[in-house]
Amino acid sequence: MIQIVHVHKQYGNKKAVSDVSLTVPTGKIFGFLGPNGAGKSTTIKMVTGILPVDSGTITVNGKDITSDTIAAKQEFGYVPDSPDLFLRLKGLDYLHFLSDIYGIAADVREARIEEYSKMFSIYEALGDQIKTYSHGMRQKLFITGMLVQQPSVWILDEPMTGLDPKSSYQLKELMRNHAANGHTVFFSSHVLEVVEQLCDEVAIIRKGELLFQGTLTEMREKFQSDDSLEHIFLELTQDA
Ligand SMILES: Nc1ncnc2c1ncn2[C@@H]1O[C@H](COP(=O)(O)OP(=O)(O)OP(=O)(O)O)[C@@H](O)[C@H]1O
Repeated sequence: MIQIVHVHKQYGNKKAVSDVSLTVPTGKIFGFLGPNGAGKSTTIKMVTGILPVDSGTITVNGKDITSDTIAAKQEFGYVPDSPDLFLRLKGLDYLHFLSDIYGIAADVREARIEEYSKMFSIYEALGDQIKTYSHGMRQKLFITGMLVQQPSVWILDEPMTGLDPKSSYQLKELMRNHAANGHTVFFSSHVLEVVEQLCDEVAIIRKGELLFQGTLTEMREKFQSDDSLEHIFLELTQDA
């Protein structure tokens, strides 16, 4: 479970996230939806401890990301929207580095690395430096890393954007299984269709403010009766 309580974030004078509170329950796939520049990545970066909150609190499985950072970080895996990190490392080195950090035993990691890198068709590229990878391959490497780590909470920022259809399908299946096994999946998207296919619950953000949190059925009902949501629905549908 992720709990975000009255969180604010500003870049200079610009408010990026304004008093956002939301709860991502265990055992669900939760979609964080909003047009470009809405504040999705900023929120996710605060949840993962990459950016400090200006005010408010965030806990992951009850561990506070600000005051109990290491314990909170043990609870989740993160796939960033721009996976342009560790570029000098070879793919395999990155996966071992991550496995070392999370204390994954040698035989377990070997088996997981093979299974998931083959599933996402990057097995053959693991001996190459990440800087030679395409955007989609980098994304698949980070997804593989999360699967090797096997954390309870998955946090993914725009995970489908660079993926080919087969990988996108595989990831969606894995997300469904993870939630069905009683874990938490939190992902952002600016594509309504992806969220509609996958999610049990959604939150919608625009201009840093949360407009809605609830089930897909509640979202559709509200779209028909709320001007601001109808407007955002149009923006999101045009993006799809
Ligand atoms: N490092 C930064 N410095 C200044 N402003 C920023 C910075 N990062 C984001 N912003 C601004 O904060 C707002 C929220 O951006 P954010 O990246 O969180 O949106 P997003 O919903 O993830 O968008 P997208 O779907 O385009 O990735 C935007 O207006 C953006 O221009």
